[in-house]
Amino acid sequence: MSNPKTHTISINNLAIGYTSKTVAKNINFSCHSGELCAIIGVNGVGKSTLLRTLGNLQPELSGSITIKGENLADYSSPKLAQELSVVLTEQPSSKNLTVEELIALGRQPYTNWIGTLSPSDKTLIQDSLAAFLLNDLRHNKCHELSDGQLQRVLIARAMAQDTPLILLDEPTTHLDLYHKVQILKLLQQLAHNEQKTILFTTHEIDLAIQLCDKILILDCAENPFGEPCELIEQKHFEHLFPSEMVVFDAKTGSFKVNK
Ligand SMILES: Nc1ncnc2c1ncn2[C@@H]1O[C@H](COP(=O)(O)OP(=O)(O)OP(=O)(O)O)[C@@H](O)[C@H]1O
Repeated sequence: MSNPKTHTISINNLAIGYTSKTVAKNINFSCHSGELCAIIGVNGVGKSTLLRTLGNLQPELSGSITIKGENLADYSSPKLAQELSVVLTEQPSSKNLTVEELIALGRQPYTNWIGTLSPSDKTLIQDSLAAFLLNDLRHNKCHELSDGQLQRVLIARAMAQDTPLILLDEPTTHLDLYHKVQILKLLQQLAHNEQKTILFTTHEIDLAIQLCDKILILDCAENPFGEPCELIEQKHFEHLFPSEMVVFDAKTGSFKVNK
């Protein structure tokens, strides 16, 4: 019998960085379908570099990345576009499109060479609009949207791309607390209801502890990975920041200012 919890992505002894320097090494973890996973760590530790490496946007320095058991490097671009979607922090160059048109671009890996949308493509676009609460904004130009609305559109486009794995770089930057929680809950629903594997970088550690199934802590040493409660029990959050400024309260699972 096949294991229903397949490893969508597995990372073994990965080192990441640039020709000029290694940013992080000794990274090991696996994410399953149906899981929402966060990558956290202090500024400059390598969260975005890791996400770009996993998204095949820059090469790894050493180690291996496998998606559904196959090496990332062995995927052709069209095949990878059906396995993996990436939502980056940069603003899209296509902001003159309407919300619906931008989300429809998510179907490009599946459409024919003139980009004709099939009935099932159209259904997925409508489902993505509805899931991310965008029906009322469907005809608005993307340059007319607030940061939070645009973030929902970019994630809805990834949902329309319908890949098993979705990678997002800081999807809640610039959002107020309500909209941060809204985005993270929508991502959680997408992972749990549609059995997607969703991996995102964030500085919202308290929210990640409450909403994520697993967390990777990039700490320049062990890079622990596990369920939030395991990481709390093992006291990994205590060492994240210098304790003269902020301390971790294991009872509430949140950080407090050291007054
Ligand atoms: N193109 C590049 N060439 C060389 N070094 C780079 C390049 N881009 C980033 N770096 C360096 O790599 C390190 C990791 O950067 P990265 O942006 O991945 O960190 P981060 O954890 O996402 O940071 P933040 O929390 O501030 O967004 C930093 O020291 C950064 O200066």
